[in-house]
Amino acid sequence: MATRRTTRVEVPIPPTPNGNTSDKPQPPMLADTPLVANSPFLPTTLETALIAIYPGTLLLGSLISALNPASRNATYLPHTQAYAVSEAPSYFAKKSNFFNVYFVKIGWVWTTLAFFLFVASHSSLGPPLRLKLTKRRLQATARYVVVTAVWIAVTQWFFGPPIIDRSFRWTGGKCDVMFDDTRSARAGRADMSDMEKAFTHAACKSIGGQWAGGHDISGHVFLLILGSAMLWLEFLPAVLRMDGLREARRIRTADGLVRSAAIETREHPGNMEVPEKLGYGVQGALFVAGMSWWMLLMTAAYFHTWFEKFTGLLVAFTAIYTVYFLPRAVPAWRQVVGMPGV
Ligand SMILES: CCCCCCCC/C=C\CCCCCCCC(=O)SCCNC(=O)CCNC(=O)[C@H](O)C(C)(C)COP(=O)(O)O
Ligand SMILES: Nc1ncnc2c1ncn2[C@@H]1O[C@H](COP(=O)(O)O)[C@@H](OP(=O)(O)O)[C@H]1O
Repeated sequence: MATRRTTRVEVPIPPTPNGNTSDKPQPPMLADTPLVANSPFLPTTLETALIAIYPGTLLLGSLISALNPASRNATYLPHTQAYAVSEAPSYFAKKSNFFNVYFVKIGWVWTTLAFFLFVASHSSLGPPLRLKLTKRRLQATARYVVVTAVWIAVTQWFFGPPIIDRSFRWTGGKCDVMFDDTRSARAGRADMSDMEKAFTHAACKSIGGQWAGGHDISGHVFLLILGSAMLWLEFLPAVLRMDGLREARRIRTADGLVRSAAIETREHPGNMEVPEKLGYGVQGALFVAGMSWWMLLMTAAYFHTWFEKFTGLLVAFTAIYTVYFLPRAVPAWRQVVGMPGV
């Protein structure tokens, strides 16, 4: 005979407004606001749609390169991650293009300038252009420091070569300096193998070698997504009064219950003041984020293999998730880095 199994589910009951044991004034209970994403680990529907623009851009770029006859007829050189210079299918397919040299190659300078112009000038974080340290400014700076540390570790230095260079070597890549197979060349290669261990991509290029054989995570895709996503996620919740960027965000509070992020906005719960004008800070961040999107599309269309671009996206998303989404579910981490727009 079939037995009927029952499952017991414990539903945490939020404390009633009168059930507080503390004398401190409590923020209004907004746990009953409509649920958009039930788990504090997940972005809201609107955030998901905005974030999907990044993989969408990579797909669009791949589509451009697959459909454009100029790209199809050009020779792709894997060791340079680009098309042969003489056959470059567009101005943007040349590494020497103005926007690559003066925007992406020093991309963290532009991202840093845009970030701090916004933090220093937007009234939602503190008195505009006055050197006053507010909690919101400090937490925004903490977010920048963590994201910058990830950028440094992935592209510049990680207790030696950066993670991109290390992962290239872990996957079997090396710096090919000599290509002839004479006995002296082979001996030379053998002598070099120890020295090679310290090689970075930059060092390899500087001695005229070819960085070949391993998986080369796209540094451009990583940097452009990391920097621009940080800027969008900072300023959008501060300038748009949209549920999906504000009160629909779910957070886990110290008592283990899941509530609307709006309860963390002390002075205007659920509705942090939004200035009428965008201001220089937001305009600067919009410009850098917009340019980053265009250069991401160009990288997607003309450089790297799809898998190298995908891993660039994955590494950037991991960092963005840790700084901008994980704090919602982990109150101790939220104490340190806070959340934009609350
Ligand atoms: C485990 C690492 C721990 C490090 C801990 C340090 C934490 C410190 C945190 C914050 C300190 C703030 C200091 C930040 C200063 C920021 C000012 C600057 O931006 S200066 C550097 C400017 N450089 C760039 O913008 C370079 C950007 N380019 C690249 O990253 C690469 O060229 C590329 C990834 C785009 C492509 O690589 P390539 O090899 O193809 O050229
Ligand atoms: N949008 C873009 N415009 C011009 N060059 C780009 C580019 N995206 C990538 N590249 C170039 O492609 C190579 C690989 O990039 P990355 O690994 O950073 O994604 C780099 O070459 P160089 O290192 O020779 O400058 C980089 O400059």
